[in-house]
Amino acid sequence: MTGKEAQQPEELPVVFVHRRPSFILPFGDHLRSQFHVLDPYESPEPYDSFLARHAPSIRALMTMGPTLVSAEFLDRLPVLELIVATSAGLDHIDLPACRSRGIVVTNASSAFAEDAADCAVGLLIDVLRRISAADRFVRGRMWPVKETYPLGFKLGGKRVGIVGLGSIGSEVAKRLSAFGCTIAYTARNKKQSVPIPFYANVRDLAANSDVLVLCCALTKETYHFVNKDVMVVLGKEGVIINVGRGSLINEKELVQCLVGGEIGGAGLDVYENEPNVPKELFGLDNVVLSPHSAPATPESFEAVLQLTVGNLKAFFSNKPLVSVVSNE
Ligand SMILES: O=CC(=O)O
Repeated sequence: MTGKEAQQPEELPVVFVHRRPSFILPFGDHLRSQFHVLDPYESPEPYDSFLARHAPSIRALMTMGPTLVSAEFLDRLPVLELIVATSAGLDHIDLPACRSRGIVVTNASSAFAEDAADCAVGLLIDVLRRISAADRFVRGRMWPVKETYPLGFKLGGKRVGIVGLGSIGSEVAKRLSAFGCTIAYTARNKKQSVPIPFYANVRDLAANSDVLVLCCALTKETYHFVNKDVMVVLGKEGVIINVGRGSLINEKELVQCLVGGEIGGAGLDVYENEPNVPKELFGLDNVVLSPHSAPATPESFEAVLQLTVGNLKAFFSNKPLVSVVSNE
């Protein structure tokens, strides 16, 4: 045994695990071997007194999935310096409150990027080539009855507009270029080092694309920024893929546009009111639905574990963090 392994949990750096009661910590053992993990749902003590008793020692917090980190919650942690998020999106965290307190936030989008991008591409191919609908056709014994199945659309040659060229969007771009698509993007800022055509806003991007792939953060600026106007300019054969957040799209208008044939199809992993999905979508064969599972693989969870532990270790040894989010 090394000296380190012999340390008692109380001697290890304290990490508070912030989670919903039903959200089980998938990598607890690994975390416990290196940190003194405080998980209020593992203690018989009531949540509030557990939190109040430990608050003076909580400098680092790990927030699991979409567990809300509100300004009120942050007020209960007066010495908090670091929030390590296990998610790519940070819309559940009050970033302005963190900023005003000087609390640093890290995310996990680089760990999820490849799997989320694979899923985005999978949804797109599925919508264009009607794979899920074809599966239903065969299983429903329709093949002997109808003999022919509607044609799909070719992926190669499509003009794909990527909304948000961060780690996930960049992986989508890489994959769809290899399929022979032409790529353009919009983002908060033009990336000087990226040779991909840039549009200053999502409407202009849509007007010049056959497909929009949403991989950006949900913020005040991006809330509902894909609205009916954007969908109409995308066009009747246009396809929207969303692996970002449901509220990037005005979902009511999306449903209207899909039902009314104003756009050609959609592949959705995220929704405005999860786990509720508009029932109008269930009968549409040009829509493919998945349950907010785009980045969920054992491989990406392992990568998240490495990333979060890397951030925590760096913090406690005063080294640069691995995936700090710019919070300006
Ligand atoms: O949606 C998943 C995430 O933000 O990690």
